[in-house]
Amino acid sequence: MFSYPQTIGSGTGRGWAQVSPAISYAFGILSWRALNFVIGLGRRIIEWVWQRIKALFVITARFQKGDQAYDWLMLLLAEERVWASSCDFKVVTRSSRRRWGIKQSPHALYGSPTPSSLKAGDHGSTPSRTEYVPQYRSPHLFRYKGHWFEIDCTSEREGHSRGFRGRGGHRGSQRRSVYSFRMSTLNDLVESARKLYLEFSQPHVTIRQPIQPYQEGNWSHVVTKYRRPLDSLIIEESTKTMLLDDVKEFLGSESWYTDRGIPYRRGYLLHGPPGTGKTATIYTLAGELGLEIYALTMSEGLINDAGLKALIRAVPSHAILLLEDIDCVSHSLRIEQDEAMNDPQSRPVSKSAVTLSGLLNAIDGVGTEQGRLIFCTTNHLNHLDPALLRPGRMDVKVEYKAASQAQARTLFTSFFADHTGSSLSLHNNTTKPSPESAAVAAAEVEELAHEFSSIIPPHEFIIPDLQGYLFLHRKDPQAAVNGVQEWVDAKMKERNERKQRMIAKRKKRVGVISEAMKMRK
Ligand SMILES: Nc1ncnc2c1ncn2[C@@H]1O[C@H](COP(=O)(O)OP(=O)(O)OP(=O)(O)O)[C@@H](O)[C@H]1O
Repeated sequence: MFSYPQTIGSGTGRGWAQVSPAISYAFGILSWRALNFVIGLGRRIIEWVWQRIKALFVITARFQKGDQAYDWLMLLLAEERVWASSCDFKVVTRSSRRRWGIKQSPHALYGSPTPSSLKAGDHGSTPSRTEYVPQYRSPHLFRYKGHWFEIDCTSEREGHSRGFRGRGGHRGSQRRSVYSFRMSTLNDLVESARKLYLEFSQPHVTIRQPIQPYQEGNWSHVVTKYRRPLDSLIIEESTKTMLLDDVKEFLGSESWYTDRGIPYRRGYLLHGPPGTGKTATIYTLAGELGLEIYALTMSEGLINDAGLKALIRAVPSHAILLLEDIDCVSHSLRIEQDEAMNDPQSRPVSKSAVTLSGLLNAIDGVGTEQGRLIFCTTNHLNHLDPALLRPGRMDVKVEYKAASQAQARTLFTSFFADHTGSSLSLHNNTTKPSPESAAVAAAEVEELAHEFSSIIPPHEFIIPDLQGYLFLHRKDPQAAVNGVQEWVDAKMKERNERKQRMIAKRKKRVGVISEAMKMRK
């Protein structure tokens, strides 16, 4: 009797049913792995081909943060609104002149004052500006003058991984890949960026300061100030003209120096009491001549010889290297000597980590002979080592003093120049003064300026002191003249009292030290 192998069949069917999920699972894994392998291989092949294409056809230009070209490029990219579609921002309350092209609501740009800001003394007249600064974490493709470019950012410290890592003083080097067969495209981009930067920074003076680690010669901390008109600098006209002409002549005589084998650099030493306009002179000259300032303050004591050398080497030609408080360098040696001799009268002063030989080597070193203008300032000329003052290092020396009567007069006139039509003969008159009445008022200001300056004792007050006083009477020049004698007397009395207190303090200190020395003997 034929019986259909139901049981067998059903048994076999059950077996297959048990085995097939495992097989299909294994098959699934295998095919998934195979697919992954194929995708990975495909990706690698594409990458390999892309690298070959890049190596053959793409020109890569690197821009280093801290270098001028980096700033040119950044400005051009901001102007081209390359980051307009960025989704990653740093929100800052400082204001910069860069136009990132980010759409913001008007409220975001000038935030309305908050109750806490009002409490803190901000009465809402100058609300703080918030700015959305795009972060450059991902590569950007952009088109400029018909050519495609890619901008990518990498950190040199962190190897060659992607992403911008400019935190904590890390160097951020920008790599830009140019999709073009021609070098001329790259040149064109850099030249356009340079021109744009020059045009953009014309009304400003750029001051660069170094960031740590100084050994890397990184000047990426940038401060900009509006150019100061030459007239606003109140020093002797002859000094102003001499400095300006000297710098101009130097900048135009490179071949003269190279033909004679003389290092193409020029040193200027501006010395005098604090607040007499030394730094203001350098900023004014830089603005007038369109030069950037690379500023180092020697009294901060953070920079050592190696750092100074690297920083000075990184300053480009036709720029001003400003070394402020240069006496601190020589002074560190003096103090060490004083301490060694156990001199009780040596006063504590700011000490620089830079040694005199380190400074001299840095000034004379490689790179400084390429059109470098070195401006040094000091409050203590007598603390400077003669080696530093030698011609070739310091070629021009200018002494600054507290204001002369002529300076006080110029200050008064320029201070009230805008008020000639309103504060004197046309006081309380809201209509525009006629040229005749303005001329009369100007003559009156001149007369008052003469009277004012005759009361100011020569070389006793610095310009900021006088500015502070005039500011109190900024709407009334006559009142400024009326009160000046009383102000001078009060200030002189205060100064004398302070001097007496200091003398007494020093005497006491010397007494204590000599007593201690006697006891030791
Ligand atoms: N002769 C001047 N003409 C115009 N402004 C001046 C003059 N002297 C000082 N000032 C003003 O006083 C302030 C301090 O001046 P500045 O910093 O140039 O002094 P300094 O001599 O460099 O002082 P320090 O030795 O402390 O560095 C500045 O705001 C500057 O504008």
